[in-house]
Amino acid sequence: MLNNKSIAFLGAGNMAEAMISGIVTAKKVSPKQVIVSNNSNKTRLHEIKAKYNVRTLSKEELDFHEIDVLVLAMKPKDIDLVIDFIQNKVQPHTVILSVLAGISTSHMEEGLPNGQQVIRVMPNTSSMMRESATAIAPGKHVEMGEILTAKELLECVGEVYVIEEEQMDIFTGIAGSGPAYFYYLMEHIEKAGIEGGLAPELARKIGSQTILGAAKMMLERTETPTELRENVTSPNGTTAAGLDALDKYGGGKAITQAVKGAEKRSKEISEQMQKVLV
Ligand SMILES: NC(=O)C1=CN([C@@H]2O[C@H](COP(=O)(O)OP(=O)(O)OC[C@H]3O[C@@H](n4cnc5c(N)ncnc54)[C@H](OP(=O)(O)O)[C@@H]3O)[C@@H](O)[C@H]2O)C=CC1
Ligand SMILES: O=C(O)[C@@H]1CCC=N1
Repeated sequence: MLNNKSIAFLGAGNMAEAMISGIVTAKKVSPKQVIVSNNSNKTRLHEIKAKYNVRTLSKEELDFHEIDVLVLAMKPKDIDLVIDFIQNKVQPHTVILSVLAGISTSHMEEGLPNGQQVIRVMPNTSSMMRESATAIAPGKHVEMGEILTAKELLECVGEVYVIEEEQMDIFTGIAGSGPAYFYYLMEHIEKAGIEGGLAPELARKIGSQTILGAAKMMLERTETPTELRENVTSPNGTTAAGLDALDKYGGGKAITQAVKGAEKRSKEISEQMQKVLV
């Protein structure tokens, strides 16, 4: 389905690069089918072209007739400027994939030509390693064939889940923002490792392998996370001491609040955009 489709990015920042890297590495599309464009940073476009051998163009040079999938990858605050820019150029056959946190399909549909196919997507930066957990929520005009195309494209960067749009905020709290929680966790594990006498690189490797192993156990074994945790925890042993400290310092609560805080912010962004409209 991706054969000969042309995929254009508006936005060439961190998220776009992670997706471009995953897509090119998956080899389901040739780099020449990928066009990358941004607002004004030419140096960044040169860098992306040199790394991935994709086509790069200024946004004014884009030929919208040749774009099958248009990935919007700018900050949420810039969406209305971008809608103004594309509304008289975007073609009926083009499917818009928006990775913008908090921007609803209805907000985009209202500013675009009637019937435009818009899909809201939430990947994460692990797209770079083709290990994203990505959600897609199709807008009201999207045809089944286009959902399958979007799914095939996003499977190049990891696992894909089709969800209801109202679940996008919590998905963002868990998976879109999620890598940052694990990096934050790692920053603290590394600090403790260094304080315990390990070299920083070794502490990071040990911590990362431990996170990877636990993730694989949860993905591939049938036990619940609670059972897996209990299997590590000997009565009065080292893990029990570690978990007691996590409880004492509010570890569990902090993790729940991190997910909820990100979810809340995603909702706030949507509400702010609604206010701009009325
Ligand atoms: N970073 C992440 O982990 C994730 C991000 N997202 C979403 O991805 C989007 C991008 O985030 P991120 O990559 O981190 O942001 P960055 O700041 O790294 O990149 C933003 C990009 O948007 C471009 N841009 C700004 N205005 C326009 C415009 N008018 N037309 C075309 N391009 C424009 C910028 O170009 P220039 O440099 O020329 O100004 C830049 O390339 C956000 O909406 C975010 O919610 C979703 C999931 C995860
Ligand atoms: O922090 C943000 O708003 C974006 C969306 C999800 C991850 N990064």
